[in-house]
Amino acid sequence: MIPQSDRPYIFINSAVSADGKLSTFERKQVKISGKADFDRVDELRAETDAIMVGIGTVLADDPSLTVKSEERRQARAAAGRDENPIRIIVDSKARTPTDADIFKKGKGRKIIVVSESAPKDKIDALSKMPETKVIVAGSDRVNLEEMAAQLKNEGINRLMVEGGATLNYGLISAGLVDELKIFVGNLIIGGKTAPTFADGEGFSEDLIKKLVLEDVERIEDGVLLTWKVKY
Ligand SMILES: NC(=O)c1ccc[n+]([C@@H]2O[C@H](COP(=O)([O-])OP(=O)(O)OC[C@H]3O[C@@H](n4cnc5c(N)ncnc54)[C@H](O)[C@@H]3O)[C@@H](O)[C@H]2O)c1
Ligand SMILES: Nc1nc(=O)c(N)c(NC[C@H](O)[C@H](O)[C@H](O)COP(=O)(O)O)[nH]1
Repeated sequence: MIPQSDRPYIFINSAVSADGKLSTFERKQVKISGKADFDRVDELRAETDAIMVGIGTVLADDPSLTVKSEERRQARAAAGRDENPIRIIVDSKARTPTDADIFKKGKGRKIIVVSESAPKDKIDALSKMPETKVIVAGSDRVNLEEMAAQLKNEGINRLMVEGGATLNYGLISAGLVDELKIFVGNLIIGGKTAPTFADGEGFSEDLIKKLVLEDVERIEDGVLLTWKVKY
């Protein structure tokens, strides 16, 4: 496990239903956050150096990952920063579509993290996209520790991860996550195959991650839980 000083500070912000799901069993996006929580997320985006999602989220939601508030974008520009944080996709096989919204909406740098197994033509196509850099970390799947060290070298000190289920699990199991901000919304999605906050193999009893509760905040009909990960 790399020391925290050699990687960005990493926090995950996700919205889950009351039964812990990120989306439906059909992986259809669900509006779990209300106006107030989406505004909180926008503030977090405006404050961070970079935002990261997995390729599964790009293929399912096609998010732009941009800062929505013009005022917040202007404040970033006034501070000499790009109007949007660096947008990062964890994408072993370079499957990010070149017509994805992250390329069409908003200015600012993008980083696509691939593994050595990614086809060269797809890497070349993504490298040609505006303000886009492809970095390689790992042989088959992305090596998340190696990626974290490279992102620190890119000058990223604060990284916000927005999911999804598999990437959340991968980062937590690699011991790379410092903080969790989970908004629990007032709905039940159900479904044993619906994505949860942390999918993947799962932790055996002795490896279950322990958390320290930092804050509980009611937001409309939901609750924002903030935890620090205990190491
Ligand atoms: N409610 C929310 O806050 C929220 C946020 C984001 C996504 N989602 C939902 O989550 C679902 C997507 O989650 P998902 O699990 O399918 O995809 P994901 O976004 O977690 O992407 C996972 C993919 O990233 C790639 N990857 C490469 N190396 C990896 C590694 N070492 N560890 C983990 N992943 C690695 C793999 O291709 C893997 O399948 C969608 O339904 C989306 O709507 C919800
Ligand atoms: N915080 C949050 N609350 C939700 O209810 C929800 N469904 C998501 N889902 C995460 C998704 O990946 C993107 O954050 C949204 O789809 C926003 O998309 P934009 O980036 O604004 O285009 N995130």
